[in-house]
Amino acid sequence: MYVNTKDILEKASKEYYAVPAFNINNMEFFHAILDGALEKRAPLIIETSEGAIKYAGNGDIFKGARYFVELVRLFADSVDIPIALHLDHGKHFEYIIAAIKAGYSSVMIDASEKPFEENLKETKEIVKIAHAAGVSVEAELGQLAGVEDNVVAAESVLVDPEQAKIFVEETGVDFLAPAIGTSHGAFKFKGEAKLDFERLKKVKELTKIPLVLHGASSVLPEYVAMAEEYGADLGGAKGVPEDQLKKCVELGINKVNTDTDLRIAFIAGLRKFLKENPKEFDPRHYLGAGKKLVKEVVMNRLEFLGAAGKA
Ligand SMILES: O=C(COP(=O)(O)O)N(O)CCCCOP(=O)(O)O
Ligand SMILES: [Ca+2]
Ligand code: NA
Ligand SMILES: [Zn+2]
Repeated sequence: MYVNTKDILEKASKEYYAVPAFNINNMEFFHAILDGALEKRAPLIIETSEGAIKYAGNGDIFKGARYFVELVRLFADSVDIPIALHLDHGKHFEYIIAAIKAGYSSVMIDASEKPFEENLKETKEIVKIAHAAGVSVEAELGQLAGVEDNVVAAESVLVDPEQAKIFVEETGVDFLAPAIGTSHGAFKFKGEAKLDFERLKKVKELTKIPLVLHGASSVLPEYVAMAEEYGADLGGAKGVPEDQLKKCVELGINKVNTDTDLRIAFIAGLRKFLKENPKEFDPRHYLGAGKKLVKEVVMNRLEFLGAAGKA
């Protein structure tokens, strides 16, 4: 059934497990993720970036938002696991409104690159609009290093737990993404992964709401190796080790944004298939090879984050 993201996350927050939020840009990734969640009897959060909406709508953001709502609801309304659709990294008002208008379960207003007062003001405005439409809201405090919306932040700016308390009280936001040292993409750390667990613990104690970890892909070595064996160049790729993710869940993370791990699994399966099947040109077969590995990664992540069996 199609649900509000807040319902999935409040249950996870109470019971201290996490639900991965999987990004999609097309139908194939959605099918692979859905199959994995059904097999694991897990709640499912599907999320799309602004870029995904533009891509699916072939340039028209209202069509793109509607495409994803129709695609997800078509299946969500006929299965017995809870499924929510979330706008990831909403930075532009028109995308946030398009998502609310189309029927998304929740939206992220990401004004975390702006000064605190501005982030607070913008988030408050979106919470007012979204709540009036029965849509829940995610916001972010602090900055992830690396490229985000082509803002290359050299260093992460970590969340200030005292600010987080004020922010949540003043905005009424439903779930919060505190920056604790992760970054998007496949090249997260130069040396060892370093997350600020102390900071995370304080944010949970002070805000007591569901928390979101961005940049949470683990960049699984076996899939990186397979992709490279068949011609990919992913040298230096490094993600968040799964034991550190588990620690984040113990400290109160309830939504774990996962995009890169699915992209790497898909390209590994696709490259292998193309190399081994030079005569094949049916898209259902070669895209199907990518889908198969995406489903594997989805099932593994649902299992170790504790979402399996929680539907
Ligand atoms: O936090 C995450 C996932 O981080 P990950 O890279 O560790 O999977 N996300 O929020 C996913 C970011 C998706 C970016 O989409 P575009 O390329 O369309 O802008
Ligand atoms: Ca941000
Ligand atoms: Na998000
Ligand atoms: Zn993110």
